[in-house]
Parts: sequence; C-alpha cells; structure tokens
Amino acid sequence: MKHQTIAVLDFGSQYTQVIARRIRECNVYSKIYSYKTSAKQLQKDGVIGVILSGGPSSVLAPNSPQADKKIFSIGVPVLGICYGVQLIAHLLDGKVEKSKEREYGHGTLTVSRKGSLFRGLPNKLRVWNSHGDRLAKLPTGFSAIASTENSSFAAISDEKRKIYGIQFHPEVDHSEGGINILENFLRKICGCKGDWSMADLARESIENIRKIVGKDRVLLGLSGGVDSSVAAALIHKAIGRQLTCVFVDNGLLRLHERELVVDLYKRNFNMDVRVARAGSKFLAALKGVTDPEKKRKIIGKTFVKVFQDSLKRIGDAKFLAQGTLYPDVIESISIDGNPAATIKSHHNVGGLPKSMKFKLLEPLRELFKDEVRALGTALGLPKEVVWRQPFPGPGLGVRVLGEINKRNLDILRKADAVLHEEMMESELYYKVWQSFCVFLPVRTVGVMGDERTYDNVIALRIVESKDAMTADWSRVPYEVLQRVSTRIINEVEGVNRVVYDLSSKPPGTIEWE
Ligand SMILES: Nc1ncnc2c1ncn2[C@@H]1O[C@H](COP(=O)(O)OP(=O)(O)OP(=O)(O)O)[C@@H](O)[C@H]1O
Ligand SMILES: O=c1[nH]c(=O)c2[nH+]cn([C@@H]3O[C@H](COP(=O)(O)O)[C@@H](O)[C@H]3O)c2[nH]1
Ligand SMILES: NC(=O)CC[C@H](N)C(=O)O
Ligand SMILES: [Mg+2]
Repeated sequence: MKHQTIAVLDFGSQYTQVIARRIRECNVYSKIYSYKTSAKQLQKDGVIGVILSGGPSSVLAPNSPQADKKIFSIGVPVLGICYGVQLIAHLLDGKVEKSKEREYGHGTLTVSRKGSLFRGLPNKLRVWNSHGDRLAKLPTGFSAIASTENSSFAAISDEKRKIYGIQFHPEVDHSEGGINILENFLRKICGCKGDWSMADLARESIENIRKIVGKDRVLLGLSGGVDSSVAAALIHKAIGRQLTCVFVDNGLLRLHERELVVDLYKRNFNMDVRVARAGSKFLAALKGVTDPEKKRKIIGKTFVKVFQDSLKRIGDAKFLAQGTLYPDVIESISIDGNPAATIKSHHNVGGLPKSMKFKLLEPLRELFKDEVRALGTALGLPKEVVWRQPFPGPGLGVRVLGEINKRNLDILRKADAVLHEEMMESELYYKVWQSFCVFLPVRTVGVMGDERTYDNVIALRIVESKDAMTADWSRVPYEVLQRVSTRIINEVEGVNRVVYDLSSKPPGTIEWE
C-alpha cells in the first residue's frame, strides 16, 4: 500500500529529523528531501504536503539554499518553519531583514487568528525560537496570524493558497502545543488520514532489506544494546541465515558484559551469533592516547578491522550492518554538505575509516531511540532488550578519561557494577535514560582508617532524556547517592572520592568524552 506522504525539504537544520519524527508520531508517512528537489519531482512522487525546514543560513546571504519556487503553485499545502518561512517571504514578494533582537530560547506567542493552523489551541503559547533574521514585509495574499515580543510576523498564512509559515520551532519538545500545530497542518490542511504505523515501518524496511541485500551475506556488529538488537531482529526477519552477528569483546566492556550478552541471545533469539575476542588489539591501539576524538577514531577503525578479520572465520560478507540511529549521525557528520556542526565522532559514523570494503546496511539510521524501542516492541523483542540503557560502542574507552589502561578500566568496571546494582535495587534503572560512572585521572587526598589516601575520583553521571538530543541530570534521591558513594569508596580499591555530575545537555554532552 502506498501511504499519503509529506515531504520535508531539508535546509540543514539540526531539527529536520525531529520534524520527520513528529510527523510519524501523527501516524503520517514523511520523507526527507534535499532542498534542491524540484516541484516536478515532488508532484511525481505524489506528496500531499510540503514542509520547509529551518536552517543555519540566512536567505539574505549570497548562495543561501533556495527551494524551487514552483512548489507554491502545484496545489499542495506548504508550511515553512523558521528559515522556511523566511524563504517563503524571500521567494514570494515579501521581505526579510537582519533583526536587532535575536530571538533565542522561549518566547510568548500571541495568536491573533486561529484559522486552521491554530485550531483548538489557546491564544497564548510558550514557544521555542532560534533565529536572527525576521520578516519585515509580508508577501501578497498573506496575513499575520500570531506575534511574539520581537516579531509581529511570528506566524503567517495565505489560507487561499494554503501556504503557512512559522518563525518558531513547533517540532521541539519545548514548544507548547507544537505537536498540535503540526497535527493541524497534517490533518486539517493537508487532509492526512493517519494511514501509517510502526508496524508498516517494520514491514517496509524488511522488504527493503531483502531488495538491497539480494543473495549476499551480511555481518552485523551486535553489541547486545537496543539498537543493534532491533536491527538484527529486522534483518534476521528479512534474510534469515544470510545474517551473521559478531559481538566484539573490545576490552572496554562492563563487568561480565560478554557472558551476559551471549546468554541473553541464547535465551531470546535463534540467530547465528559469534564472539570476537579483541581486547588486546583495542588496548594496544589505544596505548598512550588521551585525546577523546583520537580515541574514538582508533576504536572505530579497530572495530572495522575486527569485523574484516572475522570474515576469515565466517566467510565473505558484502554488507556491514550496524544499529546506527539518527542522533549518532547528526552529531558526527554534516548532512548533504550543509553545515550541521560535528560535535563528536560516534565510533560507528564519524569514527569509521574512509576506506572500508563493506557496504553499510543501517535500517535505523533515520530513527530516534524511542522509535526504535517502539519498533522493537512491535517486532516482539523482550523488555530486557528493548529497555536496556544505551551503552556507547567505545564503551569504557570514553569513560576512562585520560590514558586507558587495565588498572583504570578495572576500577571503573567495579564502580560501575555498584552503581548498576543500586539503580536496579532502587528501581530507578528503567526510569532514567542512562546511569554510569566515569573514571577521572585525578587523585585527591582522603583519610581512611586514620591513614592518608591519595586515590582517584569517580564521577556519577545519571541523566534523563527522551532521545539523547537533549538531557538533564536526574534528581536521584540523596539516600541512593549516599549508598552508591559509600559502597564505591568501601568496595573499590583505588577510589577515595565520588562526585555527582550536575550538567545538562546542552551545554554538556551525556558522555564526558
Ligand atoms: N561490542 C560491540 N560489538 C559489535 N558491534 C558493536 C559493539 N558495540 C557497538 N557496536 C555497533 O555499533 C553500533 C552503535 O552502537 P550503539 O551503542 O549506539 O548502539 P547499540 O549498542 O546497538 O544500542 P545502545 O545505544 O542501546 O547501546 C551498534 O548498533 C553496533 O552495530
Ligand atoms: O554507539 C555509540 N557510539 C559512540 O561513539 C557514542 N558516543 C556517545 N554515545 C551515546 O549517544 C548518546 C548521546 O551521547 P552524547 O551526549 O555524549 O553525545 C548517549 O546515549 C551516549 O551514551 C555513543 N553511542
Ligand atoms: N533556525 C533557523 O531556521 C534559523 C534561520 C536563520 N538562520 C536565522 O537565524 O534567522
Ligand atoms: Mg551500545
């Protein structure tokens, strides 16, 4: 069945995929297109609505990304968000100017005319802004339908031609009523019926995997984490025994992780799972390295080397499958040459070596974690897999700050096991996004049993998040923190101080490196 489709034209916003996922949340199928896509192509694909994303450029700058102007006359509704609305004004006969007051963060939106876009919403909304330009003059046929403190044109519409524009970001979590505004656009304006679901996504990606892989074989990097497990389940449904999973023991795993994963897979899946023991290879390659980006690149490269070596044992495979998700991608690379900035090189994306003989197969590359969990549930995966906390591929390699060696790794493993036990015990493990320890290469003075100690520090990082794009430190009860701290200092030799990380993301990131 062909679903009703909404096109999202990407102008390089950090939030383009967030727009796409909000649309999916409304049970509507959406596809991201390059901003260069012609109106003719969109017509040919039968899209029933177009959303223009935000973007880092200014429409006033020479060579800024432009859309095909004909999209306004093919008879499908258009919604411009931020850069998108500025582009509408710029391409039609309105005017955009540099604003004196940059609007960043929360603002109060006052709706003056509800029309179809704001139907059912209150007159005042707290919305999230992020822009420096603003509309100075409306194009012919448009009227202002909402304003903020700094702009009388915070939302505009031409109801006749069904062209809408909003200066704030309805797609981000912090915009009150944002999802309702998008839903109004989809349902009331574009006429979407909501004919798409996660089960459709599963079915379609299984068909797609079959088409791409054909009779070739696939090696999947299996970590036992949520993403690679869901990817494995999908690919296994598609091609069965053409799939071999390789779990790499990279020496950077948590206490008993290898045994746990092997057992988990034996109990729950009927897949071909192999273990590659490569701890000494990783540790040798990381010897003496302290720079976080260097560590990540070395780990990424070594992973691929290990995968390539394992072909000798399991036979040739054309594809390397990974459970890469969208947040891994957006932080690692720029999309379509647009300058979405590199934050850190996730080992499975920016950390991959340039020359690699595998073709990548990454069926979850456009999804967010909570969507992957929904997909895993739709595929019938057990809770202990779907709801495991994320654990980054570089593992303890990016949690032992400074030099990675066996002593420091062992200390971290023991401390981390204590935290894990206490999180389970207090039933907080599944309530938070992640809870883990970080080894600091810092020694501080303490006193234990009347004796002076001079030992390392362990930092506790416990965060809450929906999709890892933003996060806040968790307000864990003091009693739990106290138990964890006491136990770590008593039970883990080499540690005499425990601290709690109070940074949110942004400006911090979840991992320390
Ligand atoms: N120890 C490992 N052995 C083999 N592949 C791995 C290993 N660690 C990570 N990978 C690969 O790198 C990908 C990205 O790792 P990442 O940690 O983001 O995902 P995950 O482990 O599948 O899920 P989660 O985010 O829940 O930990 C994985 O999906 C997997 O393909
Ligand atoms: O597979 C991975 N490879 C990596 O290189 C990597 N770096 C960070 N993470 C995980 O991604 C989420 C966001 O992390 P940051 O806020 O630290 O960027 C958090 O859930 C992190 O644990 C990684 N996962
Ligand atoms: N978030 C955006 O789309 C920003 C648009 C444009 N770069 C501005 O600053 O106004
Ligand atoms: Mg993982």
